[in-house]
Amino acid sequence: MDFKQLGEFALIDLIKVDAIHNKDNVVIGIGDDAAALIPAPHQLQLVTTDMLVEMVHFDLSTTSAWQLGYKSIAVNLSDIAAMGGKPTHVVISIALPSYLSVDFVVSLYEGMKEICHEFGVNIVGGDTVASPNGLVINVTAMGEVDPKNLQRRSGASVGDLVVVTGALGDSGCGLELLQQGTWTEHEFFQPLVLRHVTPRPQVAAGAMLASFGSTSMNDISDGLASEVNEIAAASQVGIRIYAKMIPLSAEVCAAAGALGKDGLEYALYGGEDYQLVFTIPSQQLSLISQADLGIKLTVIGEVIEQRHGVLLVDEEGVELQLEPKGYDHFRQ
Ligand SMILES: Nc1ncnc2c1ncn2[C@@H]1O[C@H](COP(=O)(O)OP(=O)(O)O)[C@@H](O)[C@H]1O
Ligand SMILES: Cc1ncc(C[n+]2csc(CCOP(=O)(O)OP(=O)(O)O)c2C)c(N)n1
Ligand SMILES: [Mg+2]
Ligand SMILES: [Mg+2]
Ligand SMILES: [Mg+2]
Repeated sequence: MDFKQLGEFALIDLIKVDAIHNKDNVVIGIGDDAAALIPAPHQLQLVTTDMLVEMVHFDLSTTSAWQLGYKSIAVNLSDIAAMGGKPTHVVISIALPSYLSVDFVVSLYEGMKEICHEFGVNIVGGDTVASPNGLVINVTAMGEVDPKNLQRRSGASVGDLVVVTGALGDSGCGLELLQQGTWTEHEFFQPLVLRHVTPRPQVAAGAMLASFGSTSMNDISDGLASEVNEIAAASQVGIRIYAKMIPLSAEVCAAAGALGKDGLEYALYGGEDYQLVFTIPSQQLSLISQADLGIKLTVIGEVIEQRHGVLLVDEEGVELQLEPKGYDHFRQ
C-alpha cells in the first residue's frame, strides 16, 4: 500500500503499536503535542541524536527495512553507552519518499521495536513527513546516568591504559563487501556484513566500565583513529597505540586477505563498529579482569603526554603520527 492510500495519521497509528516497553517512566508517549516523561531521581539526563540519510548511511539495495530500523536505533544507543548511561527513550523522525511502501515502514519499525525491546527503551514520539528525494531517519535518544559514572571524552590522564571492547574493522569490511557485491562469495563474509547492517551497541559494557572507574570513553562510529584523536584532544593528552594489539576478528583477517587489503585499515579508518574505546588506570582494569564480566576487552595502548601527539606503533615497530582520518561527511 502507498502512503497516499493510508494517510499520515493512520500511518502513525501503525507506528504506535508496541512503542512503550517501560510504562513506569512515561506519562504521555505517542499521540499528544509532546511526550511527558518521568526523570529518574538523582540521575543526569543524557540526550543525543544521530541522523541516517539514504546513500550516505545506507543503500536500500543492500540493507532491509528491518535492519535499517535496528541500526538507526543502535547507533544512537551507542552514544548513550559511551557516556556510561542506560538508554530510556527515543524520538524518531522519518522523511519518506513516495517510492517506499507502508509495508516498508512497518518493517522498519519492527526492527526499531526489536532493539528497543531488547534494551528496555520506549518510543515516545517522532515526526512523519514526505521527502521529495531519499529516505531520512533521525533518532534522538535519551538516557540516564549516575553523576559519578558519567563518561566524558576529556577525563584521560597520562599513564592510563587505552582499551577497546570487542573486535574492530568488521563493519568497514562488511560495507566494502556489500558495495562490491561479493559478500555471498564466502561463508566468512556474512558475519561481517551482519555486523555492518545490525551493529550491537555496547550498553552493558559502557555502564559496567564506568562503574569500574574508566576515565574517558568514546564509541567508535568514525573509526578508531578518529575516536582516539577526539579523546586525546578533549583530555589534552597524547595517546600511543600499537597496531599489533588492535583486536581483529578471524573473519576480517580472512576477508581482508581475500580482498588484498589490510584488516588493520578497516579497524583504524572504516568506522561503524560501535564498540567502545576508553581509558582506565591499570589497577582498575585488573579489578575488571578479576571480576570476569564476560566482556571482551583488549588493551591497545597508553595515554602519554600531550607533546607526543597521537601515535601508532606499526607492525614493524615504527612510530608514526596517527592522523584522525576516519569517516568525514564532507571529505568522502
Ligand atoms: N548540527 C549540530 N548542531 C548542534 N550540535 C551538533 C550538531 N552536529 C553535531 N553536534 C554536536 O557535536 C558533538 C559531536 O558530534 P558527533 O561527531 O556527531 O558525535 P558522535 O560521533 O558521538 O555521534 C556532539 O556534542 C553533537 O551533539
Ligand atoms: C551507502 C553507505 N556509504 C557509506 C557508508 C559509510 N559511512 C557512512 S556514515 C559513516 C560514519 C558514521 O556516521 P556519522 O553520521 O558520522 O555518525 P556519528 O559519528 O555522528 O555517530 C560511515 C563509515 C555507509 N554506511 N553506507
Ligand atoms: Mg553524531
Ligand atoms: Mg559518539
Ligand atoms: Mg554517534
